[in-house]
Amino acid sequence: MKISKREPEAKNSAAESWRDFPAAQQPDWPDEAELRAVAGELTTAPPLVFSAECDLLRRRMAAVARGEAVLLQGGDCAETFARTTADAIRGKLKTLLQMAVVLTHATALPVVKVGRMAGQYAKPRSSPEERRGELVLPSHRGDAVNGTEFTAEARRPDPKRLRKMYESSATTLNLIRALTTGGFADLRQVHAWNQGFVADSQAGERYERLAQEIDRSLAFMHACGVDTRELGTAEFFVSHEGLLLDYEAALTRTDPENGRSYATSGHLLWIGERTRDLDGAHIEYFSRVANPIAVKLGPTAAPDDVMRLLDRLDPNREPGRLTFVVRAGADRIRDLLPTLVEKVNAEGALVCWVSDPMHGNTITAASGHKTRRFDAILDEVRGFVEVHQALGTHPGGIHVELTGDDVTECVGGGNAILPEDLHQRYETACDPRLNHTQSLDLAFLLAERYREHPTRS
Ligand SMILES: O=C[C@H](O)[C@H](O)COP(=O)(O)O
Ligand SMILES: C=C(OP(=O)(O)O)C(=O)O
Ligand SMILES: [Mn+2]
Repeated sequence: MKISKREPEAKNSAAESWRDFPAAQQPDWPDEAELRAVAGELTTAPPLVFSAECDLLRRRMAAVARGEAVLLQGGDCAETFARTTADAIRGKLKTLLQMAVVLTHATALPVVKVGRMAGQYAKPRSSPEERRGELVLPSHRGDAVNGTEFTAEARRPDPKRLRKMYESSATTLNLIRALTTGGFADLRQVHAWNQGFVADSQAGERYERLAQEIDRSLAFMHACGVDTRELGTAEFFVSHEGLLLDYEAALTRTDPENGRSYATSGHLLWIGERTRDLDGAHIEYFSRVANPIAVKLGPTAAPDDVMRLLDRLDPNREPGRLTFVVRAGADRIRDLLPTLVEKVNAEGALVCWVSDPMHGNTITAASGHKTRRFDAILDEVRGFVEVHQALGTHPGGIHVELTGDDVTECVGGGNAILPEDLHQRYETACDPRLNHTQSLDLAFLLAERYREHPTRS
């Protein structure tokens, strides 16, 4: 994208029009002038992603909508500045690449790989405040806004953090681009992605067997004269919740070729369950940018509201533009999803349907830790696939919170983590994530579901 000298944005532009609408879940920035100054700096910063990459992802998502590809989207609930390290980034990437191999092998469909990475620094919260004893302070809203430490100083929203969010996103994206194009993501490295992870995990062993099978297939193709060097790079996109509209607006750019506005902070942005109000600022902003976008749908999403979201966000009915990420909870998904899918189908719209099996299944353990049961996560995914199978529609993929680290945040899985283990490595800055083994377990179990009910004949 060519960047020309910026004129002040018009009132009715994508970068400005949302200001006339109520914006939910925005920090109470104590110093408006400081916010304006940082946002001003960001309006002249280079874009993190390019419009052509966003268009490419929109085409990939169109394949998901048509049932010709599967989406794998995952990463931390909340990225942190402290964990913007090579190890942490590589660990998440390796985990996603491994999961993608498992899913590709099972479905024989391309897997569109999208990290919750390089921008996932802001969090909506159930409560604006947190109380500890007598002391009440603003809730932690992600590293983009304030610190986790429970002091008035740390919890004060600081606009300089938006600048740091941009820099950490750029650092992360730089490493992702290097790793995915520089040989690390080469399919001929399929064994290497398992290294550094828990050696004795059943999922790891199962993965190793699959990797051997892939090796043999590659050797066979090579022997037949196929140039397997083509498999040397992986296509990988980044995504985050488009929550902080001052930040997103500051990074909005117009493509001089096609005249459309793009959020250039990430390829795909989603609108959260708490900010999808039809009359709110988030829907206004996202209706005006051309990126592929997603909307979370929780158990209270009314079918009529979903249809209105479709009209606002995808008025041209462009496959790949809109993804509905359903996070109803394991006990609700089978009841709620059919009506939503049927209504959208009756409208003749082609959207991507994706399951987020995490956010409807959060519980508090006796120890006080926020956690999720692996079985509930799996059950929601199963319900999601069953509903689509019954309706003859495509279960487009999954959106999960995970890390490559060996954390103990969700209970269950192959190497069963017990509620009493949670304290051992509970490191999330917000919601509990699947660890590496649990992530692979989920990929294998989802692969089985897809194999039982192939989408394409
Ligand atoms: O990630 C999602 C939300 O930000 C998170 O679930 C909110 O958590 P809270 O209920 O602790 O505020
Ligand atoms: C905030 C999140 O989810 P939801 O909006 O679905 O609650 C999230 O994905 O971290
Ligand atoms: Mn979360």
